[in-house]
Amino acid sequence: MNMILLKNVSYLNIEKEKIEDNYDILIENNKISKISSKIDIKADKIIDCSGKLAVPAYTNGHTHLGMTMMRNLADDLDLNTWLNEKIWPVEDKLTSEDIYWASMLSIVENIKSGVGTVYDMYYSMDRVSDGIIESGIRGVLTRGMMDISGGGDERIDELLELYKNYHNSGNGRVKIVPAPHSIYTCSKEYLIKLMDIAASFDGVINTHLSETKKEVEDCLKEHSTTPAKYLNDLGMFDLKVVAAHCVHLTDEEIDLISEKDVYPIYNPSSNLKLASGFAPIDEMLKKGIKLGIGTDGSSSNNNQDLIEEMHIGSIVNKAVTLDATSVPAIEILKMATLNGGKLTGFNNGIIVENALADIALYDLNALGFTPKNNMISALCYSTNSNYVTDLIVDGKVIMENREILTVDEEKIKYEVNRLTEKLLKR
Ligand SMILES: CSC[C@H]1O[C@@H](n2cnc3c(O)ncnc32)[C@H](O)[C@@H]1O
Ligand SMILES: [Zn+2]
Repeated sequence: MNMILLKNVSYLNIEKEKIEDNYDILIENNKISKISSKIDIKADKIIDCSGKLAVPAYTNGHTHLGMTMMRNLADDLDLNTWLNEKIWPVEDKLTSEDIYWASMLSIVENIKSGVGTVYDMYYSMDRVSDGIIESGIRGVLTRGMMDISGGGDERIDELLELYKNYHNSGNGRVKIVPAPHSIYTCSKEYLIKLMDIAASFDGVINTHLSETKKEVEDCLKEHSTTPAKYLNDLGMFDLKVVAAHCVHLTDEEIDLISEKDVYPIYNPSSNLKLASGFAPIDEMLKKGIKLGIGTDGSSSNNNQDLIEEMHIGSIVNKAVTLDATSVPAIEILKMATLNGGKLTGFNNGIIVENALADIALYDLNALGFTPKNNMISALCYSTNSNYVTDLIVDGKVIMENREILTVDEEKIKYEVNRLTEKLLKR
């Protein structure tokens, strides 16, 4: 049995919304087995956590890991121009090795911002699964599906193969979920097929929803209803749904979502940068909707820094609602931790006995934690990714003093630079 003992820990108790001081935390295999004021045991590794703050490793609730090669390649464009004129033509040329290395780079960025779980939608997900397994983090890997320009059936064959080969692989760290890309890239028949497949997997489905005004207007023209209602009418909301963006929801749709097992994912940077708009976060929280938070891909953000996302997501919301009390730090932290565990179905996002041992450590000596007035505020408003020193996922230390132990960061940067040059000449 592998045992890690964290000594003298201050940790974020997300359920009680407070910092607990002076505890020892014992990790046995991949779980937190004991939290107590003093644990004396011969562990394989003892980490002195005085001067550190432990938080549940974060969940990046929506990203496209494989998009890093298109970082800073197509900026200052709205979603439709960005996708149709810039991104999709480049994606047509991506090889699965490109996607592997681009994903590895994103994984490194995620690890460095304290993320232990990613919810990723892309393709070549067999190679992305390999990368997740090698890196030591967790991934809900969702194969993005479309049929409007053909190839829908081949993608289904690939999805079924992916599920057979990778679902619950990497000691249970990888889950495979179907992801109809959106209502504007999938026909009604295809959406229904994918819902049936999702029901035969774990009953979970992932999609982009109500991201732009155009999506809503086109849906009204084509289906005489709004996007969330359209999907609900098809029966999608009888599944567990993880829905990225949810920017342009009507009040009626917010009520509908609050009654269903739907997790909207807040992607503030991407929504701001692509001029998509601003999601009604305050209204959704008031209706008790469980939200996640995500970076989206590195071509629309343009990074994978979830801590920056938490900061922006909170403060911008206050300006948009003209209400400084809206979306306080603790709510943003819940999106990245507690709700992350709920929306992925991993028993993580919380530091309690029996939860999975997924923990990030921050350096409390860093400037942003000084003075120590309110550590919950500090996590959202005054700290950044550079303050995350260590990351434990599944009971294994995968980053120590900011050095990633599982994969070779320099080699990954080298490969991404080399392959991007080749890609742009193709
Ligand atoms: C078929 S895999 C996923 C697909 O989604 C594209 N994508 C990236 N960001 C967004 C976004 O904000 N809205 C819609 N689609 C997006 C990505 O380029 C892939 O083609
Ligand atoms: Zn997306």
